[in-house]
Amino acid sequence: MRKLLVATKNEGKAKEIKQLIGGYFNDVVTLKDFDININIIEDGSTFEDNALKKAKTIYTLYRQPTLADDSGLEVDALGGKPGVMSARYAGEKATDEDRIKKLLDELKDVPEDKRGAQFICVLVFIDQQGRIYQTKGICRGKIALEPKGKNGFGYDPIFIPDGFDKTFAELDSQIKNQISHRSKAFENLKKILGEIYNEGTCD
Ligand SMILES: O=P(O)(O)OP(=O)(O)OP(=O)(O)OC[C@H]1O[C@@H](n2cnc3c(O)ncnc32)[C@H](O)[C@@H]1O
Ligand SMILES: [Mg+2]
Repeated sequence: MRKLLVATKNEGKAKEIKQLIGGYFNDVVTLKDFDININIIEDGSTFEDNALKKAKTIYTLYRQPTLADDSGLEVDALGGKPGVMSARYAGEKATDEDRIKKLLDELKDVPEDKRGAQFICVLVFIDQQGRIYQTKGICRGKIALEPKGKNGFGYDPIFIPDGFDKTFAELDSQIKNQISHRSKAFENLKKILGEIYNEGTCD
């Protein structure tokens, strides 16, 4: 029995993590699943700092293998904003819709060819012994003129990945999972897990 604690409260993210992690763990539980009410303040200046803080906080409490994901959207025309502030971009209580609206408002005068952006995902994994591993994935694309689609979560309705003419929210989740920032970070993490667990999966 190998269990992984995932230090996230974001259900959309948790669903993708469960799809992407592969067979290394036979029990993958998130903060929502085991209903712990902990508020980790993400006050780091980088995705790496925040992912490390989330993973360390949960590992310190439970001493079990723990994974954290800190991610966000960097928009070229906004000098990389919202970046590490992606979750709090429109205030603490804002919804995904509020954040999307704010971003589209800020980009209203920016033409299509200047709407380049990238999603970033940093994963921090802490193994049973407390060793820390970190991987990163980037997905380039552009910000749509208006929200489209119902799949995914967060900023997906306004992000068109390079090579496609649909938003992540219009594309099938299987396609997002092949090309996303998160899937790239997981490709590297799975190489590390393969070494730690000697290629042994729990399937
Ligand atoms: O910290 P946890 O509890 O994991 O959940 P969170 O929603 O606060 O997540 P982050 O701190 O990593 O903030 C990331 C923000 O970027 C958004 N985001 C991250 N990955 C995304 C993706 O694949 N598609 C769309 N939006 C994404 C997400 O909805 C948040 O608003
Ligand atoms: Mg967060």
